Amino acid sequence: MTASPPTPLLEVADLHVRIGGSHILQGIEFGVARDGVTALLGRNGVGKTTTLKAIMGLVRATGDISLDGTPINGTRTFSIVKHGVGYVPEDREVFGGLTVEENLRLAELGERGAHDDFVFGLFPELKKRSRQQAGTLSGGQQQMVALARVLINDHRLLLVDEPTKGLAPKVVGEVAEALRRAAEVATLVLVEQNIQIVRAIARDAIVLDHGQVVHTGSAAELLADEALTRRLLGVGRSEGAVA
Ligand SMILES: Nc1ncnc2c1ncn2[C@@H]1O[C@H](COP(=O)(O)OP(=O)(O)OP(=O)(O)O)[C@@H](O)[C@H]1O
Repeated sequence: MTASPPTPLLEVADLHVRIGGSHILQGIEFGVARDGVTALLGRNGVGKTTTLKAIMGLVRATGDISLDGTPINGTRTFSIVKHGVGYVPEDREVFGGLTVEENLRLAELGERGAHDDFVFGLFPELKKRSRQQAGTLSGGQQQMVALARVLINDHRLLLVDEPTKGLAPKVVGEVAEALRRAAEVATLVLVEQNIQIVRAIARDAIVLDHGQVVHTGSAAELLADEALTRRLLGVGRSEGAVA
């Protein structure tokens, strides 16, 4: 007897989002396998951020979203977080007036300090700066706080939106390494314009265009196909960022 394929951790079907008069997501459908990194790709404005927000219950959506077989669409955001979904938004949204430590403690859902070793092991810089106001950190350090705030919990699924956008090359490498290690303890859905990072850490790729899924499959196979990569993402495989 052959074993049936494992149920995806996250399943999205017939997902629609309308904002004002715009039909932004037009029947999105995909599954995310457990563990590792699934990259959510596409040119600017195709609906990647809206897809993550719909999963988090931050925009009104119709369709089916299930986590480990449990429907979550229509559920409030805090319940989705309690179901084990962590979200790192594109603009980071750290509390600038609070210290690094306070940002982490506010986000912590379980036992205080239980994940400190893991988080500070990933980001030793944050340990050194735990008493510094987060608003005075560099962009890269604020991105580390934003990632640390989800990694301080036992999330099953992490949705991370453009974590390396606007960061200096050295910090991009550090963030990429943190994402790779985070993917050892949780499943990651990563929106990322930097193709080199996708190539380095993503197993699967989902590509959107005009609010629809236009490609799913192995990230390595997609990026090895110069013509397909250029057609779907607008960049060559050796170039850096999606157009
Ligand atoms: N609140 C909103 N009101 C009106 N239009 C919106 C709103 N949010 C998103 N959109 C539009 O929906 C489309 C998809 O936006 P979204 O941010 O999801 O794209 P994206 O793929 O994440 O783009 P980017 O790579 O530029 O971040 C865009 O045309 C955007 O202008």
